[in-house]
Amino acid sequence: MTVQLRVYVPPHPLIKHWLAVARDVATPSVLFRSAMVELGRWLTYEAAREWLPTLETTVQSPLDTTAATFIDPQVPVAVVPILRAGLGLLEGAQTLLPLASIYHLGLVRNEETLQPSCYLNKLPEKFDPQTRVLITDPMLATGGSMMAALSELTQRGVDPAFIRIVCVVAAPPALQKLSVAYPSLNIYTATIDETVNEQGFIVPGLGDAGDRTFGT
Ligand SMILES: O=P(O)(O)OC[C@H]1O[C@H](OP(=O)(O)OP(=O)(O)O)[C@H](O)[C@@H]1O
Ligand SMILES: O=c1cc[nH]c(=O)[nH]1
Ligand SMILES: [Mg+2]
Repeated sequence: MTVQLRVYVPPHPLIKHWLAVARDVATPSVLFRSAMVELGRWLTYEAAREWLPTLETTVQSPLDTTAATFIDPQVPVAVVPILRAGLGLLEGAQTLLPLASIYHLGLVRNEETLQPSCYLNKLPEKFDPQTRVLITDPMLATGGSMMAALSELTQRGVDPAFIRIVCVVAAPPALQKLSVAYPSLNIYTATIDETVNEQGFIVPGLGDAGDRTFGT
């Protein structure tokens, strides 16, 4: 069986709505931030399907004993927000994954070379190989930042098949790189846009997600 990168674009009206708000150049920072939180929430809801580990048992209802499914507390769940822009999505993701550990990773692209560099790495030395990892970063443009994040995670024992990426706008260069290097990945995005321009911005995209989230 050949494993192939899967990219999900959930056809959900709330996801479309908040994407439209985020794209609009007239949206002020306070509303842009809300859009990121909501997109983080609904895309994480979609990503959690067949990813969050469950436990089959029984419960006693007031009337009878019945089969029951719980989230398995034994399997570690981690969220890795890519700073800065991944923090808005994290806020929405956390409402659905309140028990997940949060490991911050700060990456910034050089504006000329577009190469990412790491200024904060709060990842543990080693992950349990069963750990479910959700990465939040709204923009997959050239893919350099996500490739760097995945390298840090897989070096520490994370299985790419247990990784879900939650982003907002994914572009072909990033998807191409990720599909070659990590074919078992699953990506959840609000849209796939056409191009990345010479300055490294996704077109039509939504501009600089970090600056718009934090009003800088
Ligand atoms: O796919 P790539 O070409 O690597 O670009 C995507 C990266 O660029 C943005 O971060 P940026 O470096 O602007 O940092 P910020 O979130 O602090 O604004 C974005 O949040 C991604 O992390
Ligand atoms: O369009 C883009 C590309 C990378 N990072 C952003 O914030 N926006
Ligand atoms: Mg930025």
